[in-house]
Amino acid sequence: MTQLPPFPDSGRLPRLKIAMQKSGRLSDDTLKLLRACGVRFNLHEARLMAHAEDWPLDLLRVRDDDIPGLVMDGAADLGVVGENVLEEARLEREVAGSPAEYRLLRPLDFGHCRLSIAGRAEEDRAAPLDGKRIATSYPYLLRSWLKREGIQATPVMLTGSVEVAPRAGLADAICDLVSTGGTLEANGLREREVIFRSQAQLIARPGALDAGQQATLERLLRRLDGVQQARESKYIMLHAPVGRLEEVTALLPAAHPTVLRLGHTDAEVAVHAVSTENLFWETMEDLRELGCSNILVLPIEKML
Ligand SMILES: Nc1ncnc2c1ncn2[C@@H]1O[C@H](COP(=O)(O)OP(=O)(O)OP(=O)(O)O)[C@@H](O)[C@H]1O
Ligand SMILES: O=P(O)(O)OC[C@H]1O[C@H](OP(=O)(O)OP(=O)(O)O)[C@H](O)[C@@H]1O
Ligand SMILES: [Mg+2]
Repeated sequence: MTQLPPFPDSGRLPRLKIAMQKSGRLSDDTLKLLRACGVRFNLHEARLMAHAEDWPLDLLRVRDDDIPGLVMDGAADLGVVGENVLEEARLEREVAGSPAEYRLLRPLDFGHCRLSIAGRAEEDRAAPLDGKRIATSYPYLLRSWLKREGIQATPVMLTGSVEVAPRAGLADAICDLVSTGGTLEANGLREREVIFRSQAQLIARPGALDAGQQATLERLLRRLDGVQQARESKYIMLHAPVGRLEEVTALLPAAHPTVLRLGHTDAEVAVHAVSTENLFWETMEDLRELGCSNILVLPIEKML
């Protein structure tokens, strides 16, 4: 793999501290994203702080529950955390009168999940929740939803394995994270209501960063945007009959395709285009109908 040029003056710039989950559902995606931005870390399992190789960046590897507080208190400059954990911490800190401000920088398009109320599969999904006990690891998010909906139910706090609560007789329903729904199903539960949708976010501490840190952040954000834009885009290549060119380009989900002459014939041209969306099978079939051949849809690694 080609080595990216080092960050200029990385040894002299003030360092940015990023808090990320040490080991869990967000860890691999966070590291993968940083790596895609050209930031590399030499990680050792037991070392909880790691320095980037060519960037003035340090990683703090912590439990995800601690990330909002570290950022809101300014102990970390940036954090990668699920919105569920972030909003729970914000509500808890607001009640406690602790600092609860942060800046949302970018949604990261991983860690997608929802916080849902679920009840026993055999129970009526529309049965009122009033007077029920609801087991959860998110008491503040749950309380705020109950209040909004005017429901009088009691949150029962559990830090994990929440889905076991109804069978264990600890609660009548649960409020926990769902993604595929497999855990609910395996525990005889059925989703009733989504109360919060979440994905991982890049956040920053409140207040201005020092000028050097700000320059590092801006460079990182530019690369992040490039990585995300590239992920959503495709490079399309095909050969098209010259006489159908207008119809062909009208079918392509791209604004300005490049048209190139082919060496072996004047009857066809090569059309190349960067598309911000995928090319559907149906469109590819329509292009074939117009006489196109060699239709390729390729992933793009980086864009700037
Ligand atoms: N099933 C899921 N599918 C997708 N994303 C999820 C799922 N469950 C959780 N997440 C997201 O990943 C985050 C981390 O989940 P994980 O289960 O690793 O947390 P944890 O067990 O609390 O870890 P830690 O040890 O860091 O406290 C959650 O807060 C949520 O944003
Ligand atoms: O809808 P599903 O795809 O089944 O995912 C939902 C499960 O995922 C999370 O737990 P996780 O597996 O991360 O374990 P944890 O209890 O250690 O957080 C969450 O707490 C649910 O239990
Ligand atoms: Mg946690």
